[in-house]
Amino acid sequence: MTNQNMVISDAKSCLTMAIAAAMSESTMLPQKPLISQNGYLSLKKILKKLESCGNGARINPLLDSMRASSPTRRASDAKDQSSWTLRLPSALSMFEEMMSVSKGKQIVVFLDYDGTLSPIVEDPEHAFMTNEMRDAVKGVAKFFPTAIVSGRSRAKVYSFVRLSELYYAGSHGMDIKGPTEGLKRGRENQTVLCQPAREFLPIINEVYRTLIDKIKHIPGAKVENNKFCLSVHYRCVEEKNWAKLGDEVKSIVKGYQQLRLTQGRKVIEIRPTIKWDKGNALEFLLESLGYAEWNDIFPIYIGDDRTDEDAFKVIRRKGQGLGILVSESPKETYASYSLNEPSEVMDFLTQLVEWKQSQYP
Ligand SMILES: O=P(O)(O)OC[C@H]1O[C@H](O[C@H]2O[C@H](CO)[C@@H](O)[C@H](O)[C@H]2O)[C@H](O)[C@@H](O)[C@@H]1O
Repeated sequence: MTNQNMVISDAKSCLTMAIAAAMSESTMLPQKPLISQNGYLSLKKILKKLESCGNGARINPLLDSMRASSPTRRASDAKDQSSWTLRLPSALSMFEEMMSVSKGKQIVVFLDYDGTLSPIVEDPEHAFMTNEMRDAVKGVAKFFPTAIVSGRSRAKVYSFVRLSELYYAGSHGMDIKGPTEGLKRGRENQTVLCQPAREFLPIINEVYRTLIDKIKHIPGAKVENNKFCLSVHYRCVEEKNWAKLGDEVKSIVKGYQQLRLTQGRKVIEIRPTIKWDKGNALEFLLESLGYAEWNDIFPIYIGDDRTDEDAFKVIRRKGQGLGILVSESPKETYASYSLNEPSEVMDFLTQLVEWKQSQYP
């Protein structure tokens, strides 16, 4: 379930839904019958008609995906909730069982930022983490190598977290830097470990400028420059304008073969086409730390978003470590455990430190 696969499956389900809608809703039905001479429906004709038969049945996978991108509800009833926690047990209630598997292995902690360490808020500039959360992360980093892996630019996520003892992987892992703690002033740049999308910088900046201009007429729309990728936010855009925003983004990106679109929580992300994601960042960091042998390590990755699935997938494939999804509502995921919200992430991190301390009283 890579992002690309997700887009493809979104497109497929959108197509199925659109065809069903067009065949059942008389108001959306095209005027001319679509039965060919041999009596079969021509798919090509259906698609052509659907594209022009009004918003309700238009095929627009990006819009469909935008609508699906941020479930806002909790599991609706107790039955939903219990089947969700059966599928993905709470990392808090299963703590002891989970950690017993890590015996003898080096734990390495990976933390997403938005929606994991800080709650989701309307203004991306105000997504602050609490001091209590900062203390919890600091506590974890005393015992285990710890990395923040974010879609934000590395500089921006650092300005929120402000802990120099951590590794930071910004721009969805395309900008990785080691700890700067204890380094002499001016030497910080020596710790840059990996920037596989450097050559895309001019294009990203060009698209950023174009986007700012093209979407300024859409109230609430915002572009964030994440250095090696861009985020187009629509959390504050009225739903009736989502299609317009999506179309603007698509039409700009269409002119750049080197760029692709992915999706997060009420955000469209524009990224270089290189195969590098949070999963690659996780593997890269483990190797840089000298842990190429997966049997000896136990990575714990906590994240809430679609882009975190790339890292969950690596952990699942390797059969080592834990993927923990932060979500209150059921989602398709490669993670094995769940936490409801950032406050539970903080509890988990605190528990991790207490558990470590209890190992060597
Ligand atoms: O990988 P992450 O650290 O989770 O970054 C993913 C995106 O996070 C931010 O956007 C999200 O959080 C905002 C603040 O709570 C919220 O307003 C927005 O709707 C969310 O999508 C960040 O601003 C983006 O640039 C990141 O791509």
